[in-house]
Amino acid sequence: MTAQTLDAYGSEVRDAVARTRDVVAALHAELPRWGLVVWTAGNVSQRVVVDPAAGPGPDDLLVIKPSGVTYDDLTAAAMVVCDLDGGLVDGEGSPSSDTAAHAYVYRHMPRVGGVVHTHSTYATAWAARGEEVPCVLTMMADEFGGPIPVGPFALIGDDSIGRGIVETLQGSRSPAVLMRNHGPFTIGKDARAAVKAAVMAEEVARTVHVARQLGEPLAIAQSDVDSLYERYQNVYGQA
Ligand SMILES: O=C(CO)[C@@H](O)[C@@H](O)COP(=O)(O)O
Repeated sequence: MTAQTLDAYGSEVRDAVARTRDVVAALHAELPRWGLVVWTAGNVSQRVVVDPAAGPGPDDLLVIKPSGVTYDDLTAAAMVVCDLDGGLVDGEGSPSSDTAAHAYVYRHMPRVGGVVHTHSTYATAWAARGEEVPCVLTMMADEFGGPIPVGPFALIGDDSIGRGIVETLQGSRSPAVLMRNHGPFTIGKDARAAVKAAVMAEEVARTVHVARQLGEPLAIAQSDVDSLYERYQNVYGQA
């Protein structure tokens, strides 16, 4: 499909794109703030639903950072807009080198509104070993509903990474996947939820690593994991 330009869309979509550029630019600043990336590594995207009445679909757009641009320069105006085939719709510069992976997730997981990729140290160390982070903390039960799974090794440049993310997360409650030898990708209802999942994935990867240095961490009974997950996902937070 040949990518349209933003001129092909109505004012409501163009306004939604402008708002999403502001959101995605601000959330990129959270990655270095939480120590999840160095230099230009990592990326954040958010879906733009072009027909809210119909809901999320294959004709949606995504907003993501331009490739290789340092975080200090990631302004709202610098964000690029792509269709879900990865075609550039609006913006200067080349879209993130992970755009194909983000786009694949949006095409195959309509409930996903945000995708994040980092190379955060502890989560990436677990990815280097191809080992899932076991669910031995109540914080893991809360946020991930179980272990953080490992996805397959996949080269960048086509749908391989995106396919590995989807195949791994379709059957999991986890919003995070450790792509083997690469690093974490996270999903959420929006980009902010995906950034939170990236922050929490790094936190629990670090804690479980430290626990492992002291001995074998103790598993949590599945019934307790389920109970904790249901509470946190449906009750926790401001009333
Ligand atoms: O991990 C990869 C590619 O998969 C890095 O290059 C990525 O973190 C940053 O690339 P971009 O600057 O988004 O193109």
